[in-house]
Amino acid sequence: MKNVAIIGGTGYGAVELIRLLQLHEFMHIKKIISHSQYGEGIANTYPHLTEFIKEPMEELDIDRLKEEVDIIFFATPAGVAKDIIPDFQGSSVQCIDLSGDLRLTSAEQYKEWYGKDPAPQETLDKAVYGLPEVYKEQVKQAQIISNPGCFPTSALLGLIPAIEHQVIANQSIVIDGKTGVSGAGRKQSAMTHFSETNENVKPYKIGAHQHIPEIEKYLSDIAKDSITTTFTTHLIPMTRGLICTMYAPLEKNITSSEVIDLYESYYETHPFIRIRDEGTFPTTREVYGSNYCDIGLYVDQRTNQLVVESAIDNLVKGAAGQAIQNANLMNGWDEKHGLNTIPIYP
Ligand SMILES: NC(=O)C1=CN([C@@H]2O[C@H](COP(=O)(O)OP(=O)(O)OC[C@H]3O[C@@H](n4cnc5c(N)ncnc54)[C@H](OP(=O)(O)O)[C@@H]3O)[C@@H](O)[C@H]2O)C=CC1
Ligand SMILES: CC(=O)N[C@@H](CCC(=O)OP(=O)(O)O)C(=O)O
Repeated sequence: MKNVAIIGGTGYGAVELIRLLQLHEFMHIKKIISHSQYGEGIANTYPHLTEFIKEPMEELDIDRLKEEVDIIFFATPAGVAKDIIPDFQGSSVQCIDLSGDLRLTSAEQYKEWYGKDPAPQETLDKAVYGLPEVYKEQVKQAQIISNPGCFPTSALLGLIPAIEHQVIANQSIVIDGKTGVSGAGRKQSAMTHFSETNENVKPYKIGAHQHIPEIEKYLSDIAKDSITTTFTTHLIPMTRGLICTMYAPLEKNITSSEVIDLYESYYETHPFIRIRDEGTFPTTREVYGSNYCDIGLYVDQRTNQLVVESAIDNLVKGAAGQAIQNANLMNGWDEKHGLNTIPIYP
């Protein structure tokens, strides 16, 4: 049994980690760290957790964490983990960062897109990008994991097989993303205020989204070529769920059925990717509460474009579920451990 700490205790990512870790046989939640409410029980903030977590949340104490836990999940805003993880570098404690702090290996790029000072370069170099369907062997060996962003998870899983097999061109790729409001976390803001979100679809961060360099970096690594994309995001009046509709010019003469076969074979050994049959496309409801990424594919012969639909639950495959999948692999457990659940439907 491994002892786990969660930092960022009262946020949505942490609460989703708690929900999923309850089902895990090999991980025990030893500590929940809260910078705003240490000393209090988490049920004061989340009464639905009454009976599950009885111990009070604690203040961050790096020395005690080193002594008492084996795995730390950082469910903190960008700018927090980058200053703490270097203290654990080289120790036996495994660190999994749900924020964007370690996803860009270029310190300059982090500064540009996140507007903060970056982590030390040696920490950026050591962190493994935790997208297990692509980097499984590296994840198994990692001490520090940089958990992918929610949009990059959906976009990369939807595009990488086509890029790797040169089915699509490396340029003029369009990624049209839509997300529920829990993607913005628990803090209140005008952006996610009920009366501004309800019965509304709101484009945001156009041309300025912090996931642009992340998506382009990992697509470019796969293509061994510099890829740029047009990425747009929209806030949708729902709590959970994220879907990217992607359009890319075809490089090959190929049918929908052949692309589906290619994706099925690419993800054959990856239990959380489900490829839809020809003519059917995923919806966010069909992955709700689960670690699945469901992908639908269509070759538009008229316009010579590949259309990809890639749906995830932003809090599960987009955050806490993927973090647990990474922890499973880092510890030699079955990657499905604690995550083997049917989506909640309806
Ligand atoms: N929500 C989502 O769908 C996704 C989120 N992420 C990323 O995961 C991380 C957590 O997200 P989420 O839980 O939604 O965000 P929330 O805003 O809901 O929670 C973050 C928590 O971090 C703690 N925190 C806030 N400021 C600081 C600070 N300055 N220092 C230390 N702790 C702080 C707070 O908890 P406390 O006061 O208890 O310490 C806060 O509740 C973020 O980096 C986010 O970008 C990634 C993918 C998807
Ligand atoms: C609705 C909403 O605001 N969603 C967030 C999702 C952020 C996320 O996934 O986390 P990182 O910042 O850690 O990448 C956004 O689009 O910025």
